[in-house]
Amino acid sequence: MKLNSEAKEIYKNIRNEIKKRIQLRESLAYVDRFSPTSNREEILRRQRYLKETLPKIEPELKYILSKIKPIRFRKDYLHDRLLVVSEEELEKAKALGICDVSLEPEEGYDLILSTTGYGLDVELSISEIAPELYIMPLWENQETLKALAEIGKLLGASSVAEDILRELKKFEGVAKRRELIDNLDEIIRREEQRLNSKIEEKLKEFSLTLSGKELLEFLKELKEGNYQAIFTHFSQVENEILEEIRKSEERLAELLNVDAEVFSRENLYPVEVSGEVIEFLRAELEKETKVESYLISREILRKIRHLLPRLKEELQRAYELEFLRAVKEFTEGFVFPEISTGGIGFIKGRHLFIENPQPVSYVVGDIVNLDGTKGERIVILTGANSGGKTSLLELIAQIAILAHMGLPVPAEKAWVEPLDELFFFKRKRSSYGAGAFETALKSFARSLTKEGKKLILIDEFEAITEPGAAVKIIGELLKIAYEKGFYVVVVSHLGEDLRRELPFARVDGIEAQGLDENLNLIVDRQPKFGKLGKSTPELIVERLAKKKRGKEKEIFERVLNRFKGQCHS
Ligand SMILES: Nc1ncnc2c1ncn2[C@@H]1O[C@H](COP(=O)(O)OP(=O)(O)OP(=O)(O)O)[C@@H](O)[C@H]1O
Repeated sequence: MKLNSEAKEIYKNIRNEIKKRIQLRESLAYVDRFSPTSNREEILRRQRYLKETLPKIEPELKYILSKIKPIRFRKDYLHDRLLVVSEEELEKAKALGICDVSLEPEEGYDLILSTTGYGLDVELSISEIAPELYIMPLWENQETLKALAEIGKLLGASSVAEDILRELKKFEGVAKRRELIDNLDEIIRREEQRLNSKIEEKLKEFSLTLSGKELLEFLKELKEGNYQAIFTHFSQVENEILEEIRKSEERLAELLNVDAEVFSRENLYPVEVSGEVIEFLRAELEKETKVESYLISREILRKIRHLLPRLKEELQRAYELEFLRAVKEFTEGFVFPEISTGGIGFIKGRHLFIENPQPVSYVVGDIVNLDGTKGERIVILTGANSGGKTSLLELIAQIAILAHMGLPVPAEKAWVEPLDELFFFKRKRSSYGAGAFETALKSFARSLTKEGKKLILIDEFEAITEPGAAVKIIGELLKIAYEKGFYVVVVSHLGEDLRRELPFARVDGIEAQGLDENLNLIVDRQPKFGKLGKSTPELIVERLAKKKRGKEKEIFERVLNRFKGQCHS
């Protein structure tokens, strides 16, 4: 369906209402799939689809869906491995562009993979050579997998995410070790600190007690430079310290799964692990973990590779569900319009952007017969200032657009005919003068040129020209619209004159019913069909007559009496 720029604005606002409820970026694209269409079959297809899917969307889905993140499998060049292949395979292996390739094993790689028996046996495929490229994103996105599994349960459909999660458990050990490697510095420094405070304690406890005889012996040895003998006096504490060091190393060995002399025996207090030792350890651990990680990834991938296309589908489905969830949230309490012929009509329509609106029923055309209407295609909407005329035009446009999107509309019941074009001409309060008049006239005339099913909504065209000329211009243009079978609602204060000009048109009126206790206008937003709306100046005068004091009051009372006089005459 074609929309003019102001109708597009309304469409944009509707889109934003849906978009702002969508939690996942990937779901936003679905909004475009529901752009307004003139194709009856397509509208009906969308309605069927929504009628079937929206009821399945449970409120719990909102939180679960918010956990979904995209899982991206990215091709990457892995510098840690060498692929050794035969001459014939060389080109093909290089073309994979996944890691270095050679005819013979070379130094400097953590992993040597080979099709010719030089290292770990592999086939020439990315999933065999670099299974981590698949497993890592899955491992890092377990929250998403869990959410997909939960969604599957909620919708009573099995999810491959569950099988994948089960297989991924095998990766836990490797992941833990990776974490240890990342925190290696901290782990060793902590152990170092622990060890030093233990040694400090030991040293505090230690006291050297010698008997007189022993003391003489000690001095003699000192004089003779017999240091070995002296050291034996201290060897007890040294042994204890060495024992502590051994225990610390054991603890680290257990944690990191490597046997290594981490702490130096040269300097017993304070012990200190050099940066080089840590780096050496890290390199060793990394190498081992790489191999383990490769092998386990390959094993898992072999089991789950065939599930990945379905996982992708499930993820897409989740994005779609999130879109549908937003649509459901937005259209709560709405109804699917009946797609029929003969214009547009609705019962108890509610403006989308007015809080607690008074519901309004309306029809243009003969799509439904509301009391007081006779299938008129051209309607002149008259009535009280601020009565809700512009809002009613907006509501008609909102319902038309939503219906053409295939969505439910804010009404108790609605009937819509698929249209080719929707025009909405807003009143431009600030534009006066010949220029504005000419522009408005041109766009109004343009809307009447081509054939097709059209709904034309015009808000107070006469505001930019003199009333006399306006009757002639609008009158003639509406005759053309009538002849062409278009549907038109035009807001005008010239209802009386237009009614005379256009016998085929219906004149509806929104009426002010009086003043409330605070002297505010009471307006019935529901237009009276076929009845010219009473204008409100009389009520404004009454309000002023009641509000003002003294001389001013007298003046307003006199004017008001004039109105009353008119009424009686
Ligand atoms: N159905 C409704 N329920 C509640 N409030 C409404 C409804 N329709 C309109 N209003 C409110 O009434 C006020 C005037 O509405 P609107 O501008 O549509 O009137 P109007 O008749 O076009 O006025 P004007 O005579 O200035 O052109 C707005 O604040 C709007 O929010």
